[in-house]
Amino acid sequence: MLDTPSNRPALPAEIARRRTFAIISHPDAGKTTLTEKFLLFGGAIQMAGQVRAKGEARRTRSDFMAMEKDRGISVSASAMSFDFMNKGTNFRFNLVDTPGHSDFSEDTYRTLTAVDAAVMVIDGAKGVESQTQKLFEVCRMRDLPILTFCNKMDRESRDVFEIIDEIQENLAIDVTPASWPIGVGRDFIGCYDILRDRLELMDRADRNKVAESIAIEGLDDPKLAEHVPAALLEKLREDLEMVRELMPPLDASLMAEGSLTPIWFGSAINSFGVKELMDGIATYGPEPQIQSAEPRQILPEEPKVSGFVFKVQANMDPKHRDRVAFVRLASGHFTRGMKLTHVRSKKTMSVTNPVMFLAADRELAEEAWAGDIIGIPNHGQLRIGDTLTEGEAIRVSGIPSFAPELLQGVRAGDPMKSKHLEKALMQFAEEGAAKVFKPAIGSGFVVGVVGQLQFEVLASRIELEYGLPVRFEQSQFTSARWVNGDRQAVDKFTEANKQHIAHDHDGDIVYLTRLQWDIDRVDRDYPDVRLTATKEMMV
Ligand SMILES: Nc1nc2c(ncn2[C@@H]2O[C@H](COP(=O)(O)OP(=O)(O)OP(=O)(O)O)[C@@H](O)[C@H]2O)c(=O)[nH]1
Repeated sequence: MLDTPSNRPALPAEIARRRTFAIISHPDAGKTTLTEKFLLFGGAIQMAGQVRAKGEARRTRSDFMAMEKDRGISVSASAMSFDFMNKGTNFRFNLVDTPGHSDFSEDTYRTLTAVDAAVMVIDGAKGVESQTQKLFEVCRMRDLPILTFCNKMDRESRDVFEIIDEIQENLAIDVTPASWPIGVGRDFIGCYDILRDRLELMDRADRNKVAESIAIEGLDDPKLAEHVPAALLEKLREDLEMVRELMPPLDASLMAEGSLTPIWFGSAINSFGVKELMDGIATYGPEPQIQSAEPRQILPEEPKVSGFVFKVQANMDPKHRDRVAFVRLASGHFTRGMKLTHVRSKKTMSVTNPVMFLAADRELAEEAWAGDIIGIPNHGQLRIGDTLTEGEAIRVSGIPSFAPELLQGVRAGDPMKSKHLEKALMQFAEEGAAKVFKPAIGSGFVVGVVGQLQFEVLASRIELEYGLPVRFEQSQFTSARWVNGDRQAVDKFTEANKQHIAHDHDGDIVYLTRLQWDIDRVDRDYPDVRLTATKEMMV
């Protein structure tokens, strides 16, 4: 946890109204549908259905490629901003997309460094699934506050107490119900809003309609019986009695530290429960948080602008090899045309054409505040982990690069084109799509990824974006470690182990391993050399 100065004043209103979050879920739980409804209630799109193309495209690998081809769609979905009114305040929501497939977990980790909270969507019939668990663990590493949405309650679902138990046990987080479902499957009629004592009734006839919401004065209010059939009402009263006895109330500070998650029940496709969840994000958010950095942390309310790159997307337009660096603003009020210092190179850059992503459109960002995400088109100067400031040499920390779990050699189909291949590979390495190592001995490259699917996506992108057919082939190596230590020790080590040594795209020294035994041997024989599985992406 970061030390928060005790006498911190309230955030300026423009910053306090921002909520920057991601949605995590197992494929098919309803992330796309929920996103669509967020945009609908946020007034960003006229009709639901516009983000659909992306959701459907995710289903199969070949469709995934098609989506990757259509860079426009996937890019505009990388970060979406929209407004949401809650109790007289106009909130600005920044929703950052996380890749759905587990093969992209490193990308996901970095994305999660750019948000202040995560919404976890689970399928009411399935509970906590494998990918939910993985993504949750990434959130846990960063103590991110989590808001849970249990979706598809319009269908047969599991017992609610059982779902809550499963979250508590599998994810080791306390759960507090923010709403409680009434009826199951076809008999599901809506929810009791525990936080605000209201009855929310689902309209099955109109999927885009906001639920009817009725104020209730406690569980003995006769109004309940007018809307809820007797058997369901009796069960609701029993359930809520148990909830009161067994479950903790919503404590905002426990939620903020990531040890308690409120859960809403709903049906994204029926627009049900979504507005309540959005109210929850507005109310319990949290606001843009302090950013850890070296040599000092950054407070969002600082007047000077700072931000960091958490994602780079290359070749958005294959005709112009432009890249967009996605920057999370950590502090200040940014205006278009501002000159910012690129801390790594110490150079100044004028940010004249920053973009923001409002639903499906990409727009010039005239201004942005701490918490916002802007896209900065550039020619490769901006890399993941870079910090931009108004001059101060401060660097955001905590954006790691993970050791790849799968390695393969790669060759251009046409040996004459190996220079082109190098260029393409370096670009993907900078984008963070793969690790690229150039072995000290021999020609060719070793490419490292976290999941097999990434090789396929890479091969297809190299062909598509560079017109270069490539072959991935088995490598004798299985993993890689970064080499640290004092200069002399490292030199001695690399000299004696040349056949294992390579350089990554930043020129840092890497030790390629075949077996755990290799690593143990280095630990034993070279006590002055340290091998690490992660590298902080800052210079
Ligand atoms: N019955 C029911 N179906 C839903 C609900 N929400 C989403 N679905 C359906 O569940 C399927 C998956 O929904 P998506 O929103 O595409 O799920 P996703 O999590 O984005 O899936 P990926 O794109 O694979 O990550 C779709 O067929 C939706 O129509 C719901 O509340 N009730």
